[in-house]
Amino acid sequence: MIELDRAGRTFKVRRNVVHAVRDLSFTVSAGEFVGCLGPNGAGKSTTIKMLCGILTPTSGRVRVAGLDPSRRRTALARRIGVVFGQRTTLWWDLPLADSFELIRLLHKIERAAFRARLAELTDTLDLGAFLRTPVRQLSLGQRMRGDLAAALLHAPEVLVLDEPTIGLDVVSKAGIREFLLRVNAEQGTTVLLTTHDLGDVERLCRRVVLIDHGRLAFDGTLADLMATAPAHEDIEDVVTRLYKGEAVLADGGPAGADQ
Ligand SMILES: Nc1ncnc2c1ncn2[C@@H]1O[C@H](COP(=O)(O)OP(=O)(O)OP(=O)(O)O)[C@@H](O)[C@H]1O
Repeated sequence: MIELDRAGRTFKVRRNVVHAVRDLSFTVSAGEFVGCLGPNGAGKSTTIKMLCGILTPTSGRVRVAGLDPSRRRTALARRIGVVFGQRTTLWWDLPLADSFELIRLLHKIERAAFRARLAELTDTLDLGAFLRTPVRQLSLGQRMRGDLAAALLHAPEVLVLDEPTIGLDVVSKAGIREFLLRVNAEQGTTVLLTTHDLGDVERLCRRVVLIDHGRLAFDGTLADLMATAPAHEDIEDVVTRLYKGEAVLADGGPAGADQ
């Protein structure tokens, strides 16, 4: 469902070239729920932007649902849902319900199917009380639930989430995690999630890919990742050592090597 084959993305900053992502290869199969980890500046958001077609790779190949994201943005928009936790995709001054109606028109969702889907999302995300509230008046947790509903209204096969639980309280986080598990389990939606919240990873992701300095530093199950560490270490200890380049990788090399 998601394929990166030696994907790379550089940015020119004055006279320098920043290698945000280099030679990144991994695939995500249909129905998987994969967590994408990496320290600040590792290249996670750049990767997600390449998957959504917002950025074109400067090398290698990216495919989502068989499509080249940057060339087939319109076709891809029907197959993918995207949430950027730090930025809303909703219309700031419009009530949530009006944003949803605009999304219906953009995706040309048939009215009856839209009504059924919206009723289901309103119920599972508990949106009923603030459907008529302008987005700018929503709390962060309410807005995030609205963004999730917006990303899923057209029933996409793939959901890409960039820090969807950032800034949320424990109860809101738990609600969103439970919702994401249901979407993945009941509808078979493929999910790729980036997060700095290791609780998200522990509760949601069977598999983890770790990006460091734009490269793949680990790809395996969460159990494999934990198996690289002494038994007394928890996920925070393991990931801290990986981010510091101290841990041993699945392929036997030190993290951050070959920079
Ligand atoms: N538009 C841009 N122009 C120049 N450099 C950029 C641009 N976007 C990202 N970068 C650089 O690319 C690298 C990767 O950034 P990216 O935002 O992908 O990291 P990230 O893993 O998402 O980080 P964080 O966890 O802090 O959100 C960083 O060094 C960043 O400064």
